[in-house]
Amino acid sequence: NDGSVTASPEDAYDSEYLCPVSIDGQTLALDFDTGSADLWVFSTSLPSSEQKGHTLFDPSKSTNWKALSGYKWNITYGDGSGASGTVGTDVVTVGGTSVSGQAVEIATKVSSAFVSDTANDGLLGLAFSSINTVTPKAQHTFFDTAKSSLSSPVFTADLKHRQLPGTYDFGTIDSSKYTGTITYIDVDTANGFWEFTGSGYAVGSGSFVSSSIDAIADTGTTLIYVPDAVVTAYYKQVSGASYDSSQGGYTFPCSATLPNLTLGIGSYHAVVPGQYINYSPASGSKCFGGVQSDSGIGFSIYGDVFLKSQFVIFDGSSTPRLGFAAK
Ligand SMILES: Cc1cc(CN)n(C)n1
Repeated sequence: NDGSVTASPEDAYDSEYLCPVSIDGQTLALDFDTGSADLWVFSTSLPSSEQKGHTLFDPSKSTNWKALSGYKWNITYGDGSGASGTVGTDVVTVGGTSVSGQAVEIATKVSSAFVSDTANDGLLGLAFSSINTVTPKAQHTFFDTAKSSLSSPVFTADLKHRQLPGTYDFGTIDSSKYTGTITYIDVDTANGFWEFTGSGYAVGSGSFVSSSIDAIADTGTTLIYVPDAVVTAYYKQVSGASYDSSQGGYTFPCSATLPNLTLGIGSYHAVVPGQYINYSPASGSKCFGGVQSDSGIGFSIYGDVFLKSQFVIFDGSSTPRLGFAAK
């Protein structure tokens, strides 16, 4: 049973996108994250100091809840945030797609970043189930659980720029949501991510530089993190741009005109509009860039600043692949 769900930007800068998910009739706003594989929720089992402002899942009010005795989970994300807790299964519905027996991870501890992010009631992981953190047995993602009931084993992301709702679709590729053709690229699932090799980049109207970029498509990461060669070439074209260690990244005068960034996916040139790269005010009249260095991460991350410029197909067939199209 295919489904479609609204992805609403959490704030004025599209720092994350939240989607309504019903767990046995209790609806929470979850951050769909193609960079992780745990479905976890704020719950009544959290200390009251950590519950404030969030919608809580209460398993005691769910008739379909089945606790998994002795099962635990513990996750840390690339930004240092994290959470942990216990596990059960329940009926989970996303748009028109409903599955039973879905592992739902109940938070008994969450880090301060989650406590203060009051619009966010948890995450729904859409990476590969191989990186699910539940012990003693890893659990399936919602997509893996739903896959066999979908018309096609795919989901798509159509995220929007600045305050517009987008959609995640499960089971179908809606041809009204993109223009031109879809370019597919192979995915290496060894690390559990939607990981692929980009073919290069161009800055503004500059010539395309062919270079292999090991990257993941990650809806749960806000910005684009790419090799220093790309970052340097990009901000060289932005007058007044510089690396500001106090801000932890490149900033520039908010009045600057930002060039587009083209990222190669095979022979397809995906264009990120310059305006998308003026991410948010930093301090004073300086703004923070949506393109930053991937140094220390181990791979590049094509996060929301990139993904919202494209229509993206996450194809979970026996040979997983990613599809990209303009829109
Ligand atoms: C909560 C969260 C999720 C992600 C991306 N996978 N990050 C960087 N932080």
